[in-house]
Amino acid sequence: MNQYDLLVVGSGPSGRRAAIQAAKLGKRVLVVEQGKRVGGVSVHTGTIPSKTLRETALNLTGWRERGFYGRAYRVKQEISADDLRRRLLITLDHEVEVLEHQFARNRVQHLRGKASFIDPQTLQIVKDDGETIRVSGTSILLAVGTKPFRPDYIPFDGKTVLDSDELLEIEDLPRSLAVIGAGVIGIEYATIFSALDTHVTVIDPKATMLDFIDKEIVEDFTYQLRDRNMKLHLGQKAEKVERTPHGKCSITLDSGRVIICEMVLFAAGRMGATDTLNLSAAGLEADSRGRLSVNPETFQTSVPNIYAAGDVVGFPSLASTSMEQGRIAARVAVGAIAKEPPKFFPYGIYAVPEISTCGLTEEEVKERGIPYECGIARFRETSRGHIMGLDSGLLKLIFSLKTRRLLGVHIVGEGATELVHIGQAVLNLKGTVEYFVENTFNYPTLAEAYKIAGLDAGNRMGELVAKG
Ligand SMILES: Cc1cc2nc3c(=O)[nH]c(=O)nc-3n(C[C@H](O)[C@H](O)[C@H](O)COP(=O)(O)OP(=O)(O)OC[C@H]3O[C@@H](n4cnc5c(N)ncnc54)[C@H](O)[C@@H]3O)c2cc1C
Ligand SMILES: NC(=O)c1ccc[n+]([C@@H]2O[C@H](COP(=O)([O-])OP(=O)(O)OC[C@H]3O[C@@H](n4cnc5c(N)ncnc54)[C@H](O)[C@@H]3O)[C@@H](O)[C@H]2O)c1
Repeated sequence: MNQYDLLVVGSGPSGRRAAIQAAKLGKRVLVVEQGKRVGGVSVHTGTIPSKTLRETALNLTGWRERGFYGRAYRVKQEISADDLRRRLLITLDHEVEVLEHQFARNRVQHLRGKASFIDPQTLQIVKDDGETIRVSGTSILLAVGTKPFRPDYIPFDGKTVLDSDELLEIEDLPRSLAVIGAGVIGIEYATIFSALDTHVTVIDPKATMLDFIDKEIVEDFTYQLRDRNMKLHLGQKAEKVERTPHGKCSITLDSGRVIICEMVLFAAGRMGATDTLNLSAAGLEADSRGRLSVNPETFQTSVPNIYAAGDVVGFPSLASTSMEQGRIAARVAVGAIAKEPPKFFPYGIYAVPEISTCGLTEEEVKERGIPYECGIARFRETSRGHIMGLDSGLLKLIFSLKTRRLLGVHIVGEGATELVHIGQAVLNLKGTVEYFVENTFNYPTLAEAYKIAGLDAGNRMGELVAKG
């Protein structure tokens, strides 16, 4: 019987969450995945590989200990691409195993093959051996994600000029790397390779980077990158990328400058993976970047029984938000109640150092004309920071002067992506500066920075109220 309640195309974060949610509600679910193993971009080429690579690089270089033992300190003197890959393969195997077990115990069926539309309720699936089958679904969820943007003028060769998928397969670590695109992917990999002592140059046509992050945090971050000799060519376009006769790469910028390096990573955005779905047979159309538009509350496309979730619907394109979108889409699709997610979600950039943020930036607060006060804590002011040998790290809290409520939390430094959740909870529970001033925090912890920042803002807010 090839009839299902829900057909899910793609087994990344949104597809897997949707499938399990529908199965928990007693529905018959089939996940179609074209990749060799389930897990999607998140498990095989995106989130998990890049974060595992980061962790391995930080461990093998002894990065976290350098505050004590100096910049030359290394746990392993010669680090190879194989050293980095070994841990990656173990982590990926584990992720896939957990996911396959989740599917099995929830009776979610999965099939390997490439799906495309025959009509709004029917998919054709082409298996690896060429066999074609047809399946029908009362509802269909497109959770197909994205693939790297690969323009024709970049001479990709999979060895010296690469996209972010290919970077995971390199045989040798480059001594010099140029990263084209200072988005999240470009910056994460640029800083990971810089931690491995690769000489890194970042190029982006925009004069600023990570514009959705609070400016003060980006300034602190940029200072740290320049301090360790990373070259940032912002506001400059890479016009030509060529391989030199000596096995290197040459990048000509529109300013006339030429950069010579061993390897180029092109990371200038991603395209929705919708080109082979035969969308027109379902009455759907993607935009110029291959993305689908949906109702942001239900994740329904313009065709009522077809849903889309995850990166294929665009911003914020995170594994974390994709999971939630998938879950909501599945609930709506099978007629269950689906509550809107809380307003504030965190954004974590796993660069070296980490950045994490939740709520409004200072720039957004100003734009909205909200009277505000900021509290700042530096990790080097905390006892935990002393113990860990941290000489950098910054936590910034923004409060409304009128309501005293927390409006935003912005962190750069060790543990930022974990620490941010304290701020997220206070934000979504509508907490005020008093939460930080009156509560006791474990000591010594980096979380104590919340207390310090809360007191910092609270002192000035107290004075302002007294004057008023
Ligand atoms: C380098 C990198 C680092 C990242 N780091 C983070 C991070 O630290 N934190 C974070 O939250 N997010 C991160 N992301 C983003 C995160 O990976 C994505 O938001 C997430 O994977 C999107 O999930 P998705 O459900 O849209 O599906 P995806 O994970 O994109 O998977 C889609 C799946 O659909 C399959 N598919 C596509 N078309 C078809 C078809 N026609 N038939 C069958 N199967 C098909 C694909 O093979 C793929 O397996 C990162 C992304 C990249 C590239
Ligand atoms: N930690 C995380 O949560 C995480 C990590 C990695 C990726 N992601 C997600 O993956 C998505 C894709 O990331 P991304 O970094 O590829 O894309 P992006 O859109 O965030 O950044 C692309 C960058 O490339 C630049 N650019 C655009 N065209 C260019 C060109 N022709 N030449 C040179 N530079 C150009 C842009 O100015 C921009 O700075 C993001 O939306 C992000 O949310 C998330």
